[in-house]
Amino acid sequence: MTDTTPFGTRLRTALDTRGQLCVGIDPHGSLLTAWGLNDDLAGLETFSRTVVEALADRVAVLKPQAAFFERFGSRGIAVLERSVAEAREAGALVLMDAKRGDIGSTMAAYAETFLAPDSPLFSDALTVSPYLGFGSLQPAVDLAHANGCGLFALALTSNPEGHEVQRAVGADGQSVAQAVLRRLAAENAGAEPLGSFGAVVGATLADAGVDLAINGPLLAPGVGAQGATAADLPRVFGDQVRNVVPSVSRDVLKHGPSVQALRQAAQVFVDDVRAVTN
Ligand SMILES: O=c1ccn([C@@H]2O[C@H](COP(=O)(O)O)[C@@H](O)[C@H]2O)c(=O)[nH]1
Repeated sequence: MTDTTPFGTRLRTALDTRGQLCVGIDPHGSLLTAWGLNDDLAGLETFSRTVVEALADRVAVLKPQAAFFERFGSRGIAVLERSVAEAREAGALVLMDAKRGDIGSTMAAYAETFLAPDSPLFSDALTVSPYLGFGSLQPAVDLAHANGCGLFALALTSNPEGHEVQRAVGADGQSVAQAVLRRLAAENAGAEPLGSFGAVVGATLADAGVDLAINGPLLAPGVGAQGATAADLPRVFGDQVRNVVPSVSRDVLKHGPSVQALRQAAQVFVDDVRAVTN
């Protein structure tokens, strides 16, 4: 039976009880090798299972990066399906990082893939790209509402190249990113304690320069390997820092394959974030 409690409500509880952290499951070939595994399907399976075993019962959010599973074709996707199911079963919220976005009728198929409870890839939330127009995401918004799921729309991404599109200013004087954030805020209006429609805002930004008060979660990739630290979060997110979900992949995963070392590394980030948010 699927829990249709809104994603934002479930996420608020997870962040408050487990700490503000999302760990990415990014099985880079180089990490598999560093773990003493082969860069093949068996290596992928062992890597993913170990991360889930180490972290799913203690970290608020696990974020599998779909690309690293898709590179092994259908058998890699089968590993992804098992990882998602096992992580959810162990108590983590699963945010599928697939960054989907297309015209509405195709978007409906993507939404069914990740947000329909009878799908083998059913996840608690999905990253989406609003760059075909925020309205093109409507089928995903509708299915998320219906099934208690969440969406994270790319607003200000952590990579330096994102700015040329996302900071562009339209005829109404607002940046593209600000327009995305306004649409998310409208979707979250009245939701308590937290809306289910989040934004991706990189922790690597010098400053956000937009209104981040969307009454929803702010996924902050870029902590760790991309150079940001917990200490950057108050500067970038200001009074919204309590709604931030800092996301770390390589800087935690490099501590494997030891389950204990993975747990310890994640706990260090949780503690560092707590120190700057309290
Ligand atoms: O703006 C964005 C959006 C998504 N990502 C994804 O997050 C992880 C980051 O991995 P690290 O190893 O912690 O750098 C990765 O899956 C990206 O695709 C992002 O980095 N920036």
